[in-house]
Amino acid sequence: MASTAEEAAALVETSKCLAAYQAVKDHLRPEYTRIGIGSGSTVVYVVNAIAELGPSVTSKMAFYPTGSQSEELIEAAGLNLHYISKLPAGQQLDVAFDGADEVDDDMNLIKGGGACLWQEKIVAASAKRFVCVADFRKLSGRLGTAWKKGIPIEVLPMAAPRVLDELRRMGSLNPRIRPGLPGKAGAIVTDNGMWIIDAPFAPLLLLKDTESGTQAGNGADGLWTVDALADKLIKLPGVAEIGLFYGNNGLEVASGAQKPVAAYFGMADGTVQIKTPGT
Ligand SMILES: O=C[C@H](O)[C@H](O)[C@H](O)COP(=O)(O)O
Repeated sequence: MASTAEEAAALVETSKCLAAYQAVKDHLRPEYTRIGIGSGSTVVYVVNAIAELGPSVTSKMAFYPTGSQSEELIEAAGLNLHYISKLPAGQQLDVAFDGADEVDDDMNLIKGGGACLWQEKIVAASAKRFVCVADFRKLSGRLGTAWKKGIPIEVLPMAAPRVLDELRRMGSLNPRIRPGLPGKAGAIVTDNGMWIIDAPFAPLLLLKDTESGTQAGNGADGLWTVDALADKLIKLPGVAEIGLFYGNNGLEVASGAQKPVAAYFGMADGTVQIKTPGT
């Protein structure tokens, strides 16, 4: 048990590192040529693990970023930078690695804690296999249990007040525009020139929670399933993309999947817990 804040922070970093190295070992095959690289602090270890494989493995690979941070990571590691906008029609990435803010029992994700979610979703959905890397704090039964800051929603700035009104009507508890980092006046601006609204909701139900019929999960009683909430949020005028990754898992040839085929969690005891659909 960590006794100081520094030790606790070090434990989290070690856990991220463990998850990333294991995920790369299990999911980056030498014959792959197109690799998606997500955003956030855990992905830094993914890039380190890939770079350590050396040019004999990586020089034949193209790496696709999800924003300015991962673009810099790829370049700094000496890896080949390519852009998803140039991916030939009908082609997919072999694999994409990315972090998450929270992962539930059904492998739905909250993402966007670092203001990256739109390009992340496009890259994940462009990959044959999307693999999530995280530390033990992200493992949760229901979204909104561990990650209390709210669901990140990327919005057109001029639509933000209207979207906030809609979110309140839907039962969000104090949704707000995310402020910029210290020293930046006004709202945070994403890589896509949008704002982020953080919308807290009561912990989100899984589809299986509604099977008993006791809870509708359609927001009527303030409770939403991930799928019902996500379907509604994405349709709000002014919403560019939402930080809920949901729907089908991407199993091998499926395309357009937002949920990972595997989620790797570095645990506090030094092990790595691997979650796959149905486990
Ligand atoms: O906006 C940021 C991304 O969605 C990240 O992947 C997510 O916030 C997890 O980041 P981290 O690995 O730093 O916890």
